[in-house]
Parts: sequence; structure tokens; C-alpha cells
Amino acid sequence: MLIQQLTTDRRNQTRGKPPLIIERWDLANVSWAVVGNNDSGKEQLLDILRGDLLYQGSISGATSPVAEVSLGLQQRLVEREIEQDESDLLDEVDPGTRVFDLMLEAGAQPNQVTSIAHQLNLHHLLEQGFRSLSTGETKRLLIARALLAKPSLLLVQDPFDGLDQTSKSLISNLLQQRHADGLQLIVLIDRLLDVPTWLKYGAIFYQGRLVEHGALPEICTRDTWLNLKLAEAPPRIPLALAPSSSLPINEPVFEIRHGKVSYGDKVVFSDLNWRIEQGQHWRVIGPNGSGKSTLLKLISGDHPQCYANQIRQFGFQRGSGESIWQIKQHIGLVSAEFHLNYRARVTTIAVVLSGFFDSIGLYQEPNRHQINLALSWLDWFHLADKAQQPFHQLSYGQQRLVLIIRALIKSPYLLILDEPLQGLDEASSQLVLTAINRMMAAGVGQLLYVSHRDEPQLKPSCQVLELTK
Ligand SMILES: Nc1ncnc2c1ncn2[C@@H]1O[C@H](COP(=O)(O)OP(=O)(O)OP(=O)(O)O)[C@@H](O)[C@H]1O
Repeated sequence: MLIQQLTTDRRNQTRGKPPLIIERWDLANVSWAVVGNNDSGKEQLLDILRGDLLYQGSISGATSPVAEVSLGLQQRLVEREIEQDESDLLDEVDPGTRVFDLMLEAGAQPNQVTSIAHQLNLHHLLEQGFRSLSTGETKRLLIARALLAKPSLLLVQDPFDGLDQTSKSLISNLLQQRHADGLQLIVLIDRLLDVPTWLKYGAIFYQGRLVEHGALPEICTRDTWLNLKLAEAPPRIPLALAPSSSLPINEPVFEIRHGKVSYGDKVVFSDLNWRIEQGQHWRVIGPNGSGKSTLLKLISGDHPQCYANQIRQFGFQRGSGESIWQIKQHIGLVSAEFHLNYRARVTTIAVVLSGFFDSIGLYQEPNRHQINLALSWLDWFHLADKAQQPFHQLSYGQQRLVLIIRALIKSPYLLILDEPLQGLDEASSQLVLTAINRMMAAGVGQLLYVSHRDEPQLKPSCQVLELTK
């Protein structure tokens, strides 16, 4: 395949970074696991193999045509959906392009769409809009779409992130099968535990350069691989003043009675009774599509059906005249949807500071204390040098880290983290978990955590709410 090469140290325009250095890499028409910390160059590699970015050095042995499954592609699809949004015309939330049409777009015949939809457990979602899909459903759709394009080379970023156990096995078996049938795969992995054991070759990127490549069993023993797990956490976390509990005794932080969310005939959950007492931490678990994010959106006030439910939170009966800001001021939130919707073109530090004002973008003047706190948090996460950089030029994992800082910075009463570690490397994940542990140990806020991973390093003792399908 034709890949543009660069011999001089010209800065490329698309990501505002120096070109990736790959001295000599023969992909040899075989499949590879590619690892490296956030900002090591893995995302640039995707652009390069797609033919959209210059690099320095030589790559050979990549087949074509190329298809891709990545957070960047998801972001581009979301942007397109937002441009086509017809909510104003329809006077209701536009669910986006039909799943069936998105699959046809890949150049497939209707019978091929139906067949892969069955394989990937998407058949019941074919009439649904793209923007209404859950995280796991979206991941399965992107994989189906990529395979329908009949690529010779498939670039996949974190294929198992956000998937429940059943979907993980489904996707792993399918990719392994296609690999055995001759599809070349480049699988980019952030968490080392996710590297598929059936891949034979591995490559490591570090600070914008390919530093190791070869047989995977051998690559896994190299110091550069082992060092990917290391995170150095500075001793003290920079806390804002701890929120004092102003709730009367026995007043729940959140309570829902006979909760129900449905879309036409589709009931996501019903008769849900749940109460978060003061001082409690919770994990919400359940398979993809069981309604975890929906429930969290009822709490954060981002779901239109929150007023159709009997909800009491932070001392308010919902729908009794309270404003959304009276709810949001107590909450720090991170989710995949929130990340996709944070589209304001501002600097990294402005994103962090926007956490004080619950805004997307920064429209109020922060005070000196807030600015210092933002800088301390960025420093704590080793991102101080990114403070003045445009947020959207950071790697996806770094963006996620910045949004986590945005949620932590005001020491919220309720910290809602919905798959917060998506796209984060091993070291950054450890840092985030350390920060949460320390905040909760200091009695700052209560945690509401959603993840398909167990995360044994998460220390707060959590009650568990399990949703089923
Ligand atoms: N407008 C809509 N019409 C029909 N179904 C919808 C709509 N919006 C959401 N859904 C469905 O609601 C279900 C619950 O979605 P939700 O995102 O809450 O699941 P989840 O448990 O968080 O899943 P995941 O683990 O994949 O993130 C999904 O099956 C989704 O397709």
C-alpha cells in the first residue's frame, strides 16, 4: 500500500505533533498487537496506516483496503450525526441514522447486513438510531460495519473496552476467525491484560517512536513492556474544600421508587427501587444494554424521563421546581457520552476549570485559587505541560484523563464514573484509581462507579446494584 513518507523533521498539521518515528518495520502481511502509553504514538499510527498522516522512516507489508474501528472514527460518526440532527424539525430527540443504514453504507448487501447483525447480536437493534445505542452496542456496530467493508487490513483500537463478558468472547472469537481466514489485524491496546493471546507479533511505541517489535511472547518480557505498567503518583492529591454534608439525617443522596425507562414498547428497566444513603459508595453492574448509563443519566438530570419518575435527590423531589444546576452542582461526572459531547474548542486547562461551573467550555472567569487547583491536578496527573494545548489535540486517553480531573476538581458530593478508564493506558488507570481511593478515604464525596472490569485496585467498599436484561 502507498504510505506517504517523510525524511525531514517537518511537523505534521493534523495532530500538531512531530512525525512518528518508525525506523524500519516490516508488517510482513501478518497481524500485530500494538501497545504503548497514551500519547506514545499509537493513534498517529492509525492515521498513518489509513494513509492520512506523514511519518518518518519506513513501513512495509501492510495490506489494503483498510477498515478501522477506533474512538476517533466513532467521534467522526457522532460529529456527522450532530450535523444531520433533525431534533428541531422533529420536536423530539433525533436518535440518528438507522443501524441498518449505517451497515449498508459500508457497501454491503442487505442479506450480508442481516447475517453479520445476527453474528454480532445486533439484529434486534437494526431499526434503532446510532445515537441511542449503548457503549457496547456501538462497539459491536463499528466492528460489524468495518467487516462489511471487506478489508484486507483491519485497524482496531481497544476492541474489548466497554464490552460485557459475552460480547468480549463474541468479538474475540470473530476476530480470531477472520484472522485465521487471512484478514490482517493491527490491534491497538491500552490495557495490557486485553492483548489477545492468539496474536503472534507485538510492537511497542514510546514517546513518538517504535521502540520494539517482534514475536509477542518475547516482546512481553522486555523492560519497555513491563515499564508500561508503572505509574508514579505524587504523595498528596490536590483537594478543593471537602463538601460538607448539608443533608438532614435520613435524607437519601438519591432515591428512585418504581423507576421505569422505556422507548415505545422497549422497556429498559421497570419497578426499580434504589436508595443511595449518605456515606455509601455503589457499583452498578450488568450486561451491555441493561440500562446502567440510562440510570446514571436519571441521576445527573440528563435523561428526559427523569421527571416521569419518582426521584428524590440532594433534598429535592425532582420536578418540584428545582433547577438542573441545583442538581449538577453536587455531581462530578465522566462517561463515554459526555466525552463525545465535550466539543468546545478550548485549552486543556479551560476544560478542567469548566468543572467548577458545570459547563462545556469556559464562560466564567475562574479565580486564582481555582486556577492553581487546576494546575496542581494537571501536575498530579503528569499533564502540566498540556495545560495550554488545545484539548482536542490531545490523544483520546489524555482527553479522558482531563475530563476525569474536571470531575474531581470541585470535590463533588457524588462522583459518577461510567467506564471512566476507557482509552486510558495502564499507568494512567492506576493514577485515576489512586486518586479516587485517596479522595474517598479522605471522606470527600461518594462514588458511583460503572465498569465491566473488576478493578481490584479500586478500594472504597461498594454496595452493588445489578441490572439485568
Ligand atoms: N431512543 C431509544 N430508543 C430505543 N432504545 C434506546 C433508546 N435510547 C437508548 N436505548 C436502549 O436502552 C438500552 C440501555 O442503554 P444504556 O446505555 O443505559 O445501557 P448500558 O447498560 O449502559 O450498556 P453498556 O454496558 O453497553 O454501556 C440499550 O439497549 C439502548 O439501545
